[in-house]
Amino acid sequence: MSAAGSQFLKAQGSALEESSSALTARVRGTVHVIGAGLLGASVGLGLRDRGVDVTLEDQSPTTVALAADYGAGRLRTAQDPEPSLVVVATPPDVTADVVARALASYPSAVVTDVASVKLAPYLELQRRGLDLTNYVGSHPMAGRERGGAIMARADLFVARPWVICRDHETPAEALALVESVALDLGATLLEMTPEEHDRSVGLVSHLPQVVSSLLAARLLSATEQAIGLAGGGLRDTTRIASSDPELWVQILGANREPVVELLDAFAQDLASFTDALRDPAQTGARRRIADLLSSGNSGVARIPGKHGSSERFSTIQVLIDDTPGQLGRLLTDLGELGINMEDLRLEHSPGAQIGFAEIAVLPEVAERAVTDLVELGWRTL
Ligand SMILES: NC(=O)C1=CN([C@@H]2O[C@H](COP(=O)(O)OP(=O)(O)OC[C@H]3O[C@@H](n4cnc5c(N)ncnc54)[C@H](O)[C@@H]3O)[C@@H](O)[C@H]2O)C=CC1
Ligand SMILES: O=C(O)C(=O)Cc1ccc(O)cc1
Repeated sequence: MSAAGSQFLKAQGSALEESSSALTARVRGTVHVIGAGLLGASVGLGLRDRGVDVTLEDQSPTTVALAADYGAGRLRTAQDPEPSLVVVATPPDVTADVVARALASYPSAVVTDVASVKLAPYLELQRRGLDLTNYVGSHPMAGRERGGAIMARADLFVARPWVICRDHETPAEALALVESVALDLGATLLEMTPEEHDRSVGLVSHLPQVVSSLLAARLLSATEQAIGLAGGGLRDTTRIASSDPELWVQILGANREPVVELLDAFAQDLASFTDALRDPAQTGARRRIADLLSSGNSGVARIPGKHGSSERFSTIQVLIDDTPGQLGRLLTDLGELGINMEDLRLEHSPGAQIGFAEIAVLPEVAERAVTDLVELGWRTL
């Protein structure tokens, strides 16, 4: 990794440093991953980095071979003993089936799943009357817009929340094993009931997905000229609109009650806002608009790591030519100037030959950073 790259990663916090530097693992025994796509192969890659023995299984022989080629684990053989832990990373609609099969095939193993919804698979497993002592549902709040082993990353879970849904019958050792995997992958642990989990992700993940997708769909009728004006605002609000529709039909369908409730409330806000804007001269209309917008300010300030923590930093904006190597050179220069980068964000418009890097630094070094960068020939805003 380049000096600049490692400086950036250092800024991401101690969890990453720990996960990438130490080769010891908390998890003991073999971990068997069923579903070797984005999530499964990422679990495999991260655990392999820590020296854990990982075996892989997928209904697609090509996917499992691909994940193994990327170094996410090896294929299970008939001689292999039972794994200590099975991680089910298949689509939500088959999760209960696959968990049930894993509990039957490996009776002494603990089984977890990483499905984005927690109540539906749990209720289905209960409905089947299975002994769920060895099952602990979980959900890492980390993902990418596209699935598949090819998109997998060992550091996908670093510094991300990982929800564990134990129930009162979950033995301490089973819980500890699932927690160990999450910690070995650099995640932070959170305990919730399946109901709490589904309501929470309905708000912070499922509603944003619907809003982002519907917003992006509005662009279909826009002219090329209008699209050419798009900037950071549109990009920020539509990033997740590239997500896989097939996966999201399953997630939203499985969590429809909380999501429909949230969408109804959102539709009311939208109607209230639209009414006020239709006739801003009516009494109280401007105040209603302002109240809704400032509620947005208060809401966004609650997002951890976004406005909360970044307010500790100053941002500097550096213009960069849209040519290969420019960003690398900037990061190297920052490293050589002894300026620690706390965060990095890139902006560039399609068609423009220039973009800018927004770099968060400690307030006490911001002024020197600008002066020194300008001296090295960089243009700042
Ligand atoms: N994509 C994301 O951003 C996130 C996804 N999740 C959850 O992780 C799980 C996996 O999602 P991804 O890795 O994104 O999907 P993916 O499509 O990349 O991988 C799923 C894999 O499961 C395999 N599979 C399907 N049915 C199977 C079966 N019956 N037996 C064995 N293998 C089977 C597929 O062939 C595929 O390789 C889903 O439950 C999803 O809700 C959780 C967090 C984030
Ligand atoms: O929504 C987010 O914040 C993501 O980063 C992507 C994502 C999608 C699905 C999940 O189950 C969990 C995370």
